[in-house]
Amino acid sequence: MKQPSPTMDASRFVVLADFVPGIIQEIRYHSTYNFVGDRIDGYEEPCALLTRDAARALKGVAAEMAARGLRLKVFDAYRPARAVKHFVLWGIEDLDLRMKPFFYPDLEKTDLFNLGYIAKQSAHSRGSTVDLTLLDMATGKELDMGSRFDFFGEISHPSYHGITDEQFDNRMVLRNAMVRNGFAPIDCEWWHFTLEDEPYPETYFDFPVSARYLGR
Ligand SMILES: C[C@@H](N)C(=O)N[C@H](C)C(=O)O
Ligand SMILES: [Zn+2]
Repeated sequence: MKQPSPTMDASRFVVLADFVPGIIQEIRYHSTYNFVGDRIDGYEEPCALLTRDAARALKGVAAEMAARGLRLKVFDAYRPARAVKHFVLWGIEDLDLRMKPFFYPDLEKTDLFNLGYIAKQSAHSRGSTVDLTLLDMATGKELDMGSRFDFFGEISHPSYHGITDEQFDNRMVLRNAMVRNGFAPIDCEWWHFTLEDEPYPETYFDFPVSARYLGR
């Protein structure tokens, strides 16, 4: 049988919802409510896929959070290389500023890449990176993190102190649990984490975001 090329080989990936029961998903790049304003290339289904290792680590985070009455809510996980290409092409389209008021009101599109908010080759494509927040099971609402997911600006830096103590503490609850379970944060986005011991540190995958592709 013909083997898939390395970047199309999803054999060590899982459907996150199968692995972490109760996880909430709002896959923004499958919808039009994202900084581009369109569904992003490669997002065939509104589901989160991750490597088995990353999903296992995230299960540990979910268990810790459940004990505090919180659930994980995932916005993005594995991101195909073709989706990153879509972002890059959008980035050079000067006239398309439809979503600027909502996601990058104070920045130029080129800044989004130069300042590290959007990668031209993303860790997400290696399959062990996730964008997420926390949801309070009692209220059904997201914890207030001081800025919305994919709001590009200083206010989204995890170390930013111009937010309330409660907002800052909420970021730290998420960040500390992720770090305890083996994930590394980045400096400019409170929601973005990569498994430190990721199984594919050099491979950028390009199969679609689709449970069906994984045989489900
Ligand atoms: C675009 C945003 N959600 C994100 O994931 N940014 C990082 C830097 C990335 O593109 O890898
Ligand atoms: Zn991310």
